[in-house]
Amino acid sequence: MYLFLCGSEDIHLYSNKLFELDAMVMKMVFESLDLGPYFNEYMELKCYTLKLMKYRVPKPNESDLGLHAHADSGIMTILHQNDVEGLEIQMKDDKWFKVKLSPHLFTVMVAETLNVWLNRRLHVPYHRVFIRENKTRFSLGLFALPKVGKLMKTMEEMVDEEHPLSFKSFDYDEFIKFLFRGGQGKEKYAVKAYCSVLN
Ligand SMILES: O=C(O)CCC(=O)C(=O)O
Ligand SMILES: [Fe+2]
Repeated sequence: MYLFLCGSEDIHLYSNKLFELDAMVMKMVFESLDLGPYFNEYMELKCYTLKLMKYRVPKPNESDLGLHAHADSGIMTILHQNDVEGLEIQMKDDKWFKVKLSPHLFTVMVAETLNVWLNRRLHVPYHRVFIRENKTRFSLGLFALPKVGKLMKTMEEMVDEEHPLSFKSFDYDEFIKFLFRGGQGKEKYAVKAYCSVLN
């Protein structure tokens, strides 16, 4: 499959497939943690941004780092690179994994707010992009984000003696403003800097 989105109908069909994938993975995550009954309620807290990203070839005096290492702040991200590779993801053992180029491959990553809901049950991967080919790189991302005005809080079912509450409840828009003000500082995860119960 080669990805050619020609008009609004293509984009509609394609983004519907991505929404289905997002829902499928969310369902798997919720069911694996015995949270199946809450799936619909939590899907209702989400909205989506579909983004096409363009990375130009670095000039000879520029770094080949196209996007610095970061964790996404929303709920879940689905990425697809079509023609030029470059995405790297940091695994739990800190090793960087280069995502292979394949028209059939979609990378699904947990973002920080999902891990607030789940009281840190999942790994939120750092990821980055290198541009090592002499070609402009395009990637497509579906970003599942919290809806405006909804309070983000840890699910009670995820808190027990073994997993004490890690985060205070927060408003996502205020969290984003905090990020823009540089509030994360040197903390690896922004939610830890923003709403850890230890702060
Ligand atoms: O272009 C990519 O493959 C990664 C993009 C990304 O991580 C982001 O926009 O948050
Ligand atoms: Fe990202």
